[in-house]
Amino acid sequence: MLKSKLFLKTYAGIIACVMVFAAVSYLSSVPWLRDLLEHQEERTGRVVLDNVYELASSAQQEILAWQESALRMRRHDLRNLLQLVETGTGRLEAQNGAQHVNAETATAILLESIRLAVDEQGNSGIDYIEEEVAARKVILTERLRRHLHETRIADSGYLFVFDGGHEMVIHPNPNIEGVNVRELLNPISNRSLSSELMAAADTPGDRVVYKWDKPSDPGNYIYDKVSWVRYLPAFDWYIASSVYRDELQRTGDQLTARILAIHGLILIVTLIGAYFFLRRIITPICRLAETATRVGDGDLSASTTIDRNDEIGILAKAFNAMVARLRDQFHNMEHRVAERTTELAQTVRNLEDRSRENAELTSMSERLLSCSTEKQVFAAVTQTCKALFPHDAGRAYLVDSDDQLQLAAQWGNNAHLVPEGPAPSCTATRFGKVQRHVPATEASRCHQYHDEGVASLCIPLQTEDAMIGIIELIPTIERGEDVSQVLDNRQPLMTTVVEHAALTVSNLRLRERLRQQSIKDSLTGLFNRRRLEEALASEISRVKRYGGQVGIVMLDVDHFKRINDCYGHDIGDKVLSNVGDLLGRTVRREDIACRYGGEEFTLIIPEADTKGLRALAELVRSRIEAMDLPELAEKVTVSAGTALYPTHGQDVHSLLKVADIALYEAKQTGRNRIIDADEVLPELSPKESS
Ligand SMILES: Nc1nc2c(ncn2[C@@H]2O[C@H](COP(=O)(O)OP(=O)(O)OP(=O)(O)O)[C@@H](O)[C@H]2O)c(=O)[nH]1
Repeated sequence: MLKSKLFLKTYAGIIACVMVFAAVSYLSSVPWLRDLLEHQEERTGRVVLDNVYELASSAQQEILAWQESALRMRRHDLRNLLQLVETGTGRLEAQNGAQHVNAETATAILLESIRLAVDEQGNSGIDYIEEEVAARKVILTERLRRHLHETRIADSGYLFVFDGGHEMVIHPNPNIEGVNVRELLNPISNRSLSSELMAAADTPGDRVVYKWDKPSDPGNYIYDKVSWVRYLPAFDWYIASSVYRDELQRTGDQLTARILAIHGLILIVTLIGAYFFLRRIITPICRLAETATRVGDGDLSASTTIDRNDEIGILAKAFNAMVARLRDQFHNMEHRVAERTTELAQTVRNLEDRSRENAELTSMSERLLSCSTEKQVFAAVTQTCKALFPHDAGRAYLVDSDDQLQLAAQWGNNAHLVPEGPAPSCTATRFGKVQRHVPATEASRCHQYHDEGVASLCIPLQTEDAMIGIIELIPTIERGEDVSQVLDNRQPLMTTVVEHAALTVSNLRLRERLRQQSIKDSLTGLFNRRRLEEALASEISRVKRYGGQVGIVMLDVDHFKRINDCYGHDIGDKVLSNVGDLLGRTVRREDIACRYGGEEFTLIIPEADTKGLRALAELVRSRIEAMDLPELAEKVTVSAGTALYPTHGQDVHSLLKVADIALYEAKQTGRNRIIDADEVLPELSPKESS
């Protein structure tokens, strides 16, 4: 709590506000109140003085009134006395007239009358009045003294009376009464204090301020005293008050102390109250902040334990609800991320599978490119299928020349398959469409599978113009696996494999066809001159390596131009075709019969000797001559020249040239005959060993 910046700032703010308020209220009220109370005390002191003055004044009035009354009575007595004197005088005149009293006697009688009158007046004389006035003044003085002794201004302030002669009449200190205080000086002005008091009496600012000592600090004239003075003229009295100024200010001081105490108390109460108030406000805010920090650090299990029925409680509940929602969202997000991760992993696995499959397909494509036979193609297919579907089995069938499916390759465990392969009624066979067999499904029941649990995928090897075979995949179905799903998974990849295989087989077949076309003569079905030269070169190489001989027979149809001319080109072609056919049938398997060009033919006879070569040439010639062509009215004959490698030539062209020379010789010497190279070029023939 005390570590909370919010608390410290707020608390410091409250303390500052309270202190400022206290200072402002103190400064704005206390000096004013002190002045007010001092004036009030002064006024009270002044009222006391006025009351004493009024008292003395009324007593003075009473004495004066009594004196007036006494004097009035005295005047009345004097008038009575005058009347008495007049009466006495009259009586005296009468006696005088009657008794003839002399003047001295008359005067004595008159004085005696007056004495008697005065004696009758007794105590009502002037002396009595003055004495009575003096007595009354003494009584007044005494009564005033008692009163003044009982009267206090503030704590120790008092009143005193001195007369115009500076003599102290009444003073709380009896020792000073009767003392002339003229010489008592004001320490400030250094003038007679009594004179200053007299001067100030009953003036507008009728007070005198001076320094005086204190009973507790005698002789030290540093304490302010204030005196007010009023003059009582009848008695020539100066009634004055004297009070220490600090006593006048004491009430203000006490009030100041009390205000300070109240302010202090308010401050303490405020501090304590503010502490508990802020604690109540800031403690939950601190908890909220701590919880928010934990949430910010990722701890979504954090929650405030604030249970209050106010705005902070509402805030805490809203915060908890917000965190709970965030937690739910986070968990949902984590769940979704986990799902996405799983999907991603699956995708990666799929991609890896696809990549592996692509690599296998690429590898298969490379292998297929290097295939020169269909057997190699199906070996590559088998290898690829084993790699792609290691747990599956399969077979490959090729359509033979009789349109029958013949097993070309197989892999995996095919024990459950019937040996004869797909039936002609199979959709894959009949329509060249993918055939799926899902066990226990009536629509796809395949006759091959006696086991109802075997699933299969038959994909036709389809070229542009024909169905050349079928590849059949028998997947291993795990327990609980959906067969259709498994077939769906296998079908695209397997289709690609089959398409590659079909394309390769198709290419091989096309290549073979093109090769055949490039080396064969279309009219006779024999090899053409190009193939002749290749084959002869090959045979010469073989003889060079392994020894032996190669014989060639060069044949030319005699007078073929005449046949063309007489029977037409078609008949000429037929003659050529028949000659070619005969040559093909006459030579051995290892011999090569070629159409050299036009009506010329050449036979390559490996491992031939002069004799055998001549015999073969003769056999051919005789069979051609024996040919029966109904369109012709004449026999077809051929002339031939033979030559032997290495006897008559060291290479293809020299050998052919020698044979051609022999042929030419046969033509020149009558046609329908055989001429050996030895006959035309005896210098080339081997010398007979003698
Ligand atoms: N029908 C047909 N005629 C061909 C073919 N190739 C070449 N010829 C013809 O064969 C004839 C060959 O004639 P020549 O070279 O004079 O030889 P020849 O008439 O047989 O005479 P000799 O060889 O001396 O017996 C030419 O008229 C060619 O037009 C072909 O493929 N079909």
